[in-house]
Formats: sequence, C-alpha cells, structure tokens
Amino acid sequence: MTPPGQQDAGRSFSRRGGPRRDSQGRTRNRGQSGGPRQYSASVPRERRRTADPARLTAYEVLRAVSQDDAYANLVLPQRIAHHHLDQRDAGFATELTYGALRGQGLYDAILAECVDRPLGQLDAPVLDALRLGAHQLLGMRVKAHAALDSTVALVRDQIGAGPSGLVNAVLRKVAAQDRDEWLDRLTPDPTSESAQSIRHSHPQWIVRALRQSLVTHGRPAQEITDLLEADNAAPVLNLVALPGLGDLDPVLAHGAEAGPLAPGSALFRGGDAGRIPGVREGTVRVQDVGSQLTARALAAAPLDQRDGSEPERWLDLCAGPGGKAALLAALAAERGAHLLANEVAAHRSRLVEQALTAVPQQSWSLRTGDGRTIGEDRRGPSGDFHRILVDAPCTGLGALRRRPESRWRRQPSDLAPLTDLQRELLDSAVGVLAPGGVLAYVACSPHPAETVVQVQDLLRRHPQLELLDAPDAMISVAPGLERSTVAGPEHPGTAQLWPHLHATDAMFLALFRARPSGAAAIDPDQES
Ligand SMILES: C[S@@+](CC[C@H](N)C(=O)[O-])C[C@H]1O[C@@H](n2cnc3c(N)ncnc32)[C@H](O)[C@@H]1O
Repeated sequence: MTPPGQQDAGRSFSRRGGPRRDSQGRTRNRGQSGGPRQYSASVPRERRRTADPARLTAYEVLRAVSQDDAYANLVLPQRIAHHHLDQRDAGFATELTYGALRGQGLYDAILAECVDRPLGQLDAPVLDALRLGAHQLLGMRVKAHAALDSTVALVRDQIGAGPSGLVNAVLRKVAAQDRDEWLDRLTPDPTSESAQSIRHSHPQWIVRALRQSLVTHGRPAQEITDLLEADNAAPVLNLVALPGLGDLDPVLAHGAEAGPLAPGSALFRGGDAGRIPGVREGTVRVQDVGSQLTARALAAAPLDQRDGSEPERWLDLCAGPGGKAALLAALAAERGAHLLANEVAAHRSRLVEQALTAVPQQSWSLRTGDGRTIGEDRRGPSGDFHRILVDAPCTGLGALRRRPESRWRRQPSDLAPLTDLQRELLDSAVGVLAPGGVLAYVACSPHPAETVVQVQDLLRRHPQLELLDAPDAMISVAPGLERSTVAGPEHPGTAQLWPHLHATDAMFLALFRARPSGAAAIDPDQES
C-alpha cells in the first residue's frame, strides 16, 4: 500500500521530466538519478503547499496532546471524522499519530543530534512536525522523499514558510541514517538502562519501575526488553459480548477472531470498531481482555457463609468510564444481583451511565460521589455489599500501549498521592464489605507500591480480611491461563497480567474476603 502523499510526492517529483536545475543549470535533485537519497532535494519553496489530510490529522492530534493535554485516543477519531478520511488514510493517520507519540523519546534523541540548539528552544508546533517526519522516516515504510516533501508541505500549510527550511534541513539529517544506525550511534551499550530508555522510547524512571515490577512479581528482569517492545506494538482491539446481552457470532462473522483467553471475548484487527455488530447498541464493548478477566474473577470468587435468601449487592467504587461496571452489571443481571456503580467525576459518571444503557435498569444504579464517603450513605447492615470492585486511580504503567502519550505525562511524583488515594478507597470499601463478602483490588499497573505493597498493608490494617487466591479465580474464568505466568513465588495469592505474555494490559488483581463475624483472624504475614 502506498502511504498517503507518497504518490503525490512522486508525481510532483517527476512532473518536470528529470532532475530540477537552478537558474545556472546546476542539478538540484541528485536523489532521482540513482544516488543514495530517496527524498526530493527540491527547495521547500517549490514544493506543494497544502498538507495531505492524513498527515494533517496526525499533526492536529499531536498539537492537541502537547498544547491542550488532550488524550490522543479521544481526539484522533474526531479528527478522522472531521477530515472524512477513508479507511486507508485513517489507518495511516492512526499509525503516524500513535507511532510518533510512542516513539517520541527516541525521535527527540535523534532530532537533538540534528538541530543546532536544544529541542526545548524550538517552537512546539515545529517539534511536533519534526516528530511526525522522523516517525515516517524511521518507523514507517514511507519513502524518504515523500516523508520530507509532505512534512515540509504540512509545515508551510500549518505553521508558515519560515520554519520549512529548518524542517527540511533537519529531516535530511535524520534520513541520512536508518533506524539501526541511529540506535548504534546513540546507544553504544544497548543493555544499559539509559540505552533501553532511548531504544524503546520510555522515560528512564519507567524502565526502572517496570524492571522492578517484573522482579517483584516473579518474572526475570531480562523480560524488560519484551515488555517495553510490547508497549510499543499497536494493540489489537479487544471486544467482549456482555453476558446474556451480546452475541459474539455476528462479531466473528464481521471478521473478528474468538479471544483465546477470556470467555465471550474477540479480537478485531479490521479498523473501525463502530461498525462491529452490537458495538453501537452497547451489547458488545471494546474492553481489554485483562480488564474482562478481573471483573469476571470477582464475580466468580466464592463468598463465605451466605444463605442466599436475599439478592447479592455489588459495588464498583471507582466505575468511570464504566468498562468493568458494564460487564459486572451484565453478570449481576444474569444472577439477579444488583450493582451500584460509583464515580466521583460527574462527566465520567455520565460515561458510566452510557456504558450501562444496554443492561436492564433494575440491575444497577449510579452514585456520583467520592468513594471515600460511601459508608456515610449506608443505613445499617443492609447497606453492606457482597462483592466490591476497587479499580482505583493508578499510574497506568500497565496500559502504556493503549495510551501512547501517557508515558511522557506521568511523573515519579504522581505515585505517592495515588497510593494514598488507593489506600483510602480500599479502607472505605472494607467499611462497607459484608461479612463473608469479597473485595477485588485492581490496578492497571504492576508497580510494587500500587500492587503487592497495598495488599500487604491492607491485610495488616484489616485483620478480618483473608487473601483469596486471585490466580485461581482468574483461571476459573480463563482456563487457558497458565498459573506460572500470573503468580510469582513471593506473592502467590495475587495475579499480575503482562502485555508481553498475555497481550493484555498489565492488570493486577488481589481478592480479599471478610471473615464472617466470629471467625478467628490469622496473622496476615503468614498468609501472603
Ligand atoms: C482506573 S479508573 C476506573 C476504570 C473503570 N473501572 C473501568 O473499567 O472503566 C479510576 C476511576 O476512579 C475515579 N476516581 C478518582 N478518585 C475517586 C474517588 N475518590 N472516588 C471514586 N472514584 C474516584 C476516577 O475518576 C476514574 O474514573
């Protein structure tokens, strides 16, 4: 497939029937006549002035991300629709946007070698355009002349003629070496942490945190390379047919394949999710398989000493935007249980409501409020919940492949306030957990401080809790899952999924059960 703009660039290149000459008759274009360069050497002034819509789309998303702190996955579909991109151009714009965002660390390191001033002194729009050019040159199969010509046209069109000469000159330097040559030049010792940070385009503190996470969860430290690579691969769309509501057959007939791990799941590589049968109706939902497994494991975990005379009450304490709530509500509806979905942010609470529209109304209700005050609404023991999900706000280090810009936004200093909030939300949840009820703690992060340390601390603070076997609960809903890949020897009761092993987000799950009143507490240190 010829990338957008590549044919155009080729046409403008040959329109004059041979190399261009300057007013003295000197050849301006040595790239066409068999020299090593593929790009046009024509002066920028003579190039096309308009940006092609696919590249313009990617540029607009990068601008929104760096200027307005926008989320690429939310802005990109809007810009694709605005520019009426067909499927091919939409695919190109998606790869260009996400690739440039994920690869930003590597591309900035390369650009820094090619610019005669610190990158921070470049205008932000120019830097974004350079990143797009660099990704086309080094990360996509776009011919060098097309990458250059189209990026310069984009700059002329969107920023002005002034910086187009700089962009042209810088991208020529970038194009003078291929990706491997750049990697060798920038990282002579490829095994060092700083080299891995550049090679795999992750901030160094995240490389360190992920390596530490692997070791904590019983994985070899060498897997860090696979993990970082998995973060950079475009994720396949994961789908779930809501139990009792969604139908997977038309989804499979539409070109999806059955998901190998989770029941009722499918994987789709064909692009536009909106056209998949059931997605518009909300009975089939886009949801990472790891998320599906954590919700299903909570629903499957055994309660203790319940007589079953009254319907189970379930709580999703941090529900927005509603992915797990929708799956839980559908499971609750099948079992005659009721789910209360709670979310603190009003706009995210509305997203939860939308996510739940396909589920019968009598099976769920919504609360918009701080999860830390949920106990204040409780009136006597009837307010206690039998199954509670605490999918707390976290660093999201486990979902870097799906949120391409997030690795550059997160800071190490984010960790402490997040772990404080996780602890407070967990304590609040324990306060409304019925005796014999099950609490699931989920984090979209493998970071030790957000996972196993939270578990140990919670068990210490609440001796009435026992740790259930989360890997077992997961395997009970996903028989294809190998225990050794989710349970480490030091924390065998907790489950950790990995992008490079399971093709899911790095989701963490711990399950706790409140001992029924009167049952003896056990020393938590012996238990975990
Ligand atoms: C990791 S997300 C939950 C994802 C969700 N379970 C899903 O599957 O779609 C965490 C959510 O917690 C919400 N949140 C943050 N602080 C909260 C609080 N104090 N009480 C309740 N929710 C909170 C955030 O707004 C965010 O929507």
